[in-house]
Amino acid sequence: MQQQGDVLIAPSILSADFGHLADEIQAVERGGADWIHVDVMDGRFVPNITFGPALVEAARRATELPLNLHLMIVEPERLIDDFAKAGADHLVIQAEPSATIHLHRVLSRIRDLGKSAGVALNPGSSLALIEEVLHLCDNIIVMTVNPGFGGQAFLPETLPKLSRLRHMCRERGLTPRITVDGGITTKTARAAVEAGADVLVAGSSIFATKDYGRAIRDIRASTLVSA
Ligand SMILES: O=C(CO)[C@@H](O)[C@H](O)COP(=O)(O)O
Repeated sequence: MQQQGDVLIAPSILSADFGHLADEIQAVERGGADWIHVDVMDGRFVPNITFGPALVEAARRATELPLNLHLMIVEPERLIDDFAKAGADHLVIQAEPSATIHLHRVLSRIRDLGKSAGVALNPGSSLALIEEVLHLCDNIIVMTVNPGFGGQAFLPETLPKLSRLRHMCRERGLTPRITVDGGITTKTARAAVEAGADVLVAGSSIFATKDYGRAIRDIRASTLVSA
């Protein structure tokens, strides 16, 4: 059972107004965000193209909150040093071999850079992909939509994988953050937390509202079990 404050909320700036990015980041920070989630897309691993290191540098100047970078890119090894230098705190790479052949090496490199290392799993990807690198992960993102776009519907079939991941970590005495990403709203957050998530990435359910602080509070409150 979650207590108030246990769950971290990471607004995804993919749904922010790019014309006023610094203001948007500062508004969610004032609203109680714990991390800022930055979706890096290269038009290859996913169909969409978003942010590069220059934008991460700008985000870094706007906030002191941890920047959680989700690299939905092919060959992240080419860019992790640049993103680390730009001010990322967490670097999360995709676990699928179509992203990198060298999962173990890249995660180790991220830790050598002094950053928090993580992997993300697409809805169609098995936990088997990360079994051998679990000990190198500070953060694991279980994608609850297919990556590439904000505003998609939560896929409930991802919940059993989330529970199995939580169980696998517990069995091995590992305590990475377990993040869910995609379709998180006041209606879906609780099921994700009950299945084992402790970080909730939310884009449209925060940035499409007028009061970001209220949206963040409502999502957090929706995860609590009422007496
Ligand atoms: O990585 C992604 C999409 O690929 C997410 O981080 C989205 O940005 C989440 O947006 P919502 O589903 O919450 O609108």
